[in-house]
Amino acid sequence: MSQAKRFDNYIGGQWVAGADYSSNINPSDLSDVIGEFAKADLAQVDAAIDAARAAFPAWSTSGIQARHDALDKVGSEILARREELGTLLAREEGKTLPEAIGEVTRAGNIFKFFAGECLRLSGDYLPSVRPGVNVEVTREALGVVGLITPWNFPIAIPAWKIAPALAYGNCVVLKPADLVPGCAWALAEIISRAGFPSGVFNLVMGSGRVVGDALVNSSKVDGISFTGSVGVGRQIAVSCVSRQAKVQLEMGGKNPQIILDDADLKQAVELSVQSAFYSTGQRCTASSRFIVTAGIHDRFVAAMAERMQSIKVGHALHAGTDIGPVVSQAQLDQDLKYIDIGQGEGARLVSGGGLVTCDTEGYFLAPTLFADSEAAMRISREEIFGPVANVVRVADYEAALAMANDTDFGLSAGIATTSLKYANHFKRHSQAGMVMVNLPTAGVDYHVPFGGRKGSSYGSREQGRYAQEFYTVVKTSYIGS
Ligand SMILES: NC(=O)C1=CN([C@@H]2O[C@H](COP(=O)(O)OP(=O)(O)OC[C@H]3O[C@@H](n4cnc5c(N)ncnc54)[C@H](OP(=O)(O)O)[C@@H]3O)[C@@H](O)[C@H]2O)C=CC1
Ligand SMILES: O=C(O)CCC(=O)C(=O)O
Repeated sequence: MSQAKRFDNYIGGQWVAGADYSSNINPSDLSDVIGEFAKADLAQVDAAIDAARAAFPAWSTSGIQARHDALDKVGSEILARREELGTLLAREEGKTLPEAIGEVTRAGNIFKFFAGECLRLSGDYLPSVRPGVNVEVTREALGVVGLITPWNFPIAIPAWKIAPALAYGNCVVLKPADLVPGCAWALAEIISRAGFPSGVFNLVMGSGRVVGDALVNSSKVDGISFTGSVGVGRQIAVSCVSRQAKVQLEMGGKNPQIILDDADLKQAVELSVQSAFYSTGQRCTASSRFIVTAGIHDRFVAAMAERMQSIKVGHALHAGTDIGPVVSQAQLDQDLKYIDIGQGEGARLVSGGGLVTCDTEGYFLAPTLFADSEAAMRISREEIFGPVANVVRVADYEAALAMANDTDFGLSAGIATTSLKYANHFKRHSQAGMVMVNLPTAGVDYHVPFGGRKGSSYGSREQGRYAQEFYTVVKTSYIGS
């Protein structure tokens, strides 16, 4: 019998024991059990949705000062506890401690940002085409929203869904990924003390197939915001559209990083290492394909190989670690499978390719780079979601742009160049939702829109002021005399 502490669901303002519990394990040290986390059953999911529905009429018409103060309080506590929460995040997900503290800081800032947004929600007041009539266009809360989040940003992604949802007057049922419930639980605990009325925020932990599916298919849930895999996202979209619920999906990427002949080589290598390997490559914005023009190709590959020798893979909490472990055995199997696929397809292994032995037993994988790859290979086309990248040689900028856009995805895309002409052209002609010039493809601000095109995203943008598109509905009122 495990002695690890138990963490319960939060439903209608009460901590509620789970129907079952599962262990949360540290991927840097498989002997380290972080805790036993509740798994909700269908009755508990339904109770959470009912609690949210009951709280909605009062919350959606509540004063904006109270909403502002509660969100601001959550943000302040997250920021004050960033080291402690960052340690928990690094322990459960495997990001290095500096990366984890950065993510916690982002989460705190997001709550502060949306505290301010409560006070800035605006509408339009227009004359009607009919004399003596005026028109008001206002925004109202959507209703009860189900938020389904992935394991790779265990506090920032819940934060960037919860904060706008609450700011605009919605009630929330959060289902975090079963692999990383610790940060979501810690966030729920902070929210539970911040002054929100009972039922406004609810946490139900457990698997996607049970808890997630119940949320998606409940006729009492008005909208679903999801981040995760393309396969699950598309199933969710079908279910939501068929019952006319609003849906917002953030899914995968196969983000290109172009390196042109005129790029600053040192800068190009550094931003490529960050794009592909930091956070163990487990970011939907990570780049796993470098498209490199012929004049710099060989120097780029050689410089990458040399730079990769100094990347230290290790325990996420140990000083000096650059890249922590892969999050789980399943993800490690996927990464190793793609390394095999790359070799089978005839790409040349330049660096990495196998497991790394550390002091503790964990899922440690060497950052891996292939060269001499082709655009048609599976390693060039499919999302791997690990520290595995490849280089494709092209003749010139035009070929690079065409190859960058030749993908089912369209989340982020980067270019390394000293040419203003090419940078501007790429900004305009890239088919990605986010474009980076001389910056890594990953690592975004918290106050501007986040999202992609094609298979990467569906529905309106997340984050920044644009978040209101999903979390509000528009009302047009005609006022006669
Ligand atoms: N774009 C991104 O940011 C992310 C992309 N991915 C991609 O997805 C791959 C697989 O990762 P994985 O974690 O399995 O991603 P999933 O899409 O399976 O999981 C994302 C979230 O959806 C939940 N979920 C799973 N199935 C359902 C369902 N039928 N109905 C409702 N909710 C569901 C999960 O729950 P639970 O896990 O608890 O069962 C989790 O909370 C990765 O290798 C990567 O390629 C993964 C994470 C983030
Ligand atoms: O790159 C970032 O900062 C955000 C990445 C992200 O949201 C994701 O990987 O899901």
